[in-house]
This record gives sequence, C-alpha cells and structure tokens, in this order.
Amino acid sequence: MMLSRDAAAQVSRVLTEALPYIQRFTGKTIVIKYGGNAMENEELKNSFARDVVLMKTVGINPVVVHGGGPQIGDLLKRLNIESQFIEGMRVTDSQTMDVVEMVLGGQVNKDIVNLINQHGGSAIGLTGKDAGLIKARKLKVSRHTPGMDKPEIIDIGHVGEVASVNAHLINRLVSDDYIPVIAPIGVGEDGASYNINADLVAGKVAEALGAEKLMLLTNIAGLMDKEGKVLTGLTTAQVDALIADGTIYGGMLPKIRCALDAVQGGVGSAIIVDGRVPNAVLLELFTDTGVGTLITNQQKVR
Ligand SMILES: Nc1ncnc2c1ncn2[C@@H]1O[C@H](COP(=O)(O)OP(=O)(O)O)[C@@H](O)[C@H]1O
Ligand SMILES: CC(=O)N[C@@H](CCC(=O)OP(=O)(O)O)C(=O)O
Repeated sequence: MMLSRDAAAQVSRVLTEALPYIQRFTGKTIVIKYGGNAMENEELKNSFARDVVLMKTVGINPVVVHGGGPQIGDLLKRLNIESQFIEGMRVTDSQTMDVVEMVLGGQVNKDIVNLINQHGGSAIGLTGKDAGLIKARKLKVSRHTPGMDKPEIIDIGHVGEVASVNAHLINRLVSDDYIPVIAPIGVGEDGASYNINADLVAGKVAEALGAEKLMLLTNIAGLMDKEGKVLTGLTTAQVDALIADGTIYGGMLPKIRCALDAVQGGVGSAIIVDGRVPNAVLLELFTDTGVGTLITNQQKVR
C-alpha cells in the first residue's frame, strides 16, 4: 500500500525539517543503555524499538546494551534466593550467577531482540561470551567505613569489570546493518562468567567504538541535587563532591562513574536519559534541550 498524497507531503515536510539533525549523526555510533521503565512498560518499549529502527533506517548506528536488574530480582525471589547490593553492585555467588546468566542472556536479551525485529529492525543478541565480546576480570570493591583509616576490600563474588571489548565484532555487525543487542555478562581468562553492571558495560563499549554519544536510559529525570533539581553540565570535581556528600548513591554511582570515564575516554558526550518519556532516544538526539543530565568533557551546560 502506498501513502496518500497528503501523507507524502507531510513526510516530506517533517523530513526536510529533520534533515540537518539527521545528517549531524549519519554514520555515527550511538550506544544506548536500555533499562528501567522503558524496558517494562508496553508503550515505552514500542516507542524505544521504533526510535532504534528509525535511527538505523536513516543511517545512524545504534548499539544497545541492556540491563535487567529487576527481572533478575524477580526470579531470585521466586527461587527464594536472597540478593544484596553493595555500592550499586549485586553480590553474586555461584547460584546467583546462574540466574543472572539465564535472565540476562536468555529472557531479557531475546525479548529485546524480538521487540526490535518486530518493529522492522535486524537486531542480533550477544552476551560478552560470544566471540569473546567482553573480557572481564573480578571487580574489587573498596568501602570506606567511618572510624577505619584504610578502605576495606570487599569480595562480592562473580562480579566483574570490563577488561576488553571486541570492537571489531561489533563494527562488523554494524556495517552489515545489524543492530547489536548486548547482555552485560563478561568472560574471564579461564572461561568463568562475570556479572557486570550494565552501565559499566555500556560505557566501555562506547569507548571501544569511539561512539558519538552514550545514552543511559533510567527511571529518573536525571542526576538530581538534594532538593530534587536536575543537574547538568557538571565537572568531574563537582561530581566527586556530590558522591562524597552522599547526594549521589546506590545505582546512580556506577552510572555517573561510567559516564565520566566514557567522556574522558573519548566518547562525545554521555547523557543520563529519562526513560519514562516516550521517544526519549529521539528527543535526546534531535532536540536542543534533551531529556536528562548531559556530561561532556568540556562541561558544556545546555
Ligand atoms: N543524585 C541522584 N539523582 C538521581 N538519582 C539518584 C541519585 N542518587 C541516587 N539515585 C538513585 O539511583 C537510581 C538510578 O539507578 P538504578 O536504579 O540502578 O538505575 P537503572 O536500573 O536504570 O540502571 C535512582 O532511581 C535513584 O534512586
Ligand atoms: C553487578 C551487577 O549489579 N549487575 C547487574 C546486571 C544487570 C544490570 O545492571 O541491570 P540494571 O541496569 O537494570 O540495573 C545486576 O545483577 O543487577
């Protein structure tokens, strides 16, 4: 079926208006950390998938890294396995690791792949184990306890950090017009599985690809101060102060740290995006105001 004359004229008007913005990102890679509400609510899921497919169709290259903390939590609960977080990271024993791998690599990854493909894209799902995509090493977490002069090193089990990313594999898939969808599971030298915070994986993938943007979709308006005002254009020193005084805590810690690392590692900009807003990805790409907290190496304020 073809478009009506009116519809075609409307498409032409919109595309003409959008063209300079589209051209700004044509051929560029945008890494999107997909998680939170945008992954659970049907309307937001569909608007996310449409945005990603539209980006790819106009020549922008999305690479998706997904979370799935709540989905892991649900299954652990059904299995009566206790779960605890330290510094925003899930303490992961062997039993928990099995669940993490099943939920992220099986259920969540394939749901997203299917969602994008149902909207006309060609998504391909991978975990860090596929072709050694994400090599990992054990993460050492240090915690400052009041009254102790030295930070203590805490063992939180099979939790990893990214040692390397096989950018060649992702670039091959992207140039063949696939949309890579990556689950945040890493593989150690010895073949062991590691549970890695999805924000950290997204940051390292963005760095390895020299991405133009890193978008971290979440369930909150952005990075906020103690009064709930959304902050943007922060310097590294300001962020450090906000961590020290407890304004940034929990799940926001890995998010902010990886955003800072990414821009220092050459990514154009990192944005904490309000994933509760429909079409958040396109709004962030094509509007001046965006939908969250922008972090750049030049500390530009928008
Ligand atoms: N300064 C802050 N501004 C906004 N959110 C913060 C801040 N400090 C901590 N948080 C918490 O971090 C959460 C986001 O992290 P998380 O729940 O892990 O997100 P996601 O699941 O999207 O990765 C927010 O919902 C909020 O509870
Ligand atoms: C080590 C660690 O905490 N890993 C995370 C991996 C998933 C994730 O990061 O999901 P969200 O982005 O939805 O939080 C976890 O086990 O929950």
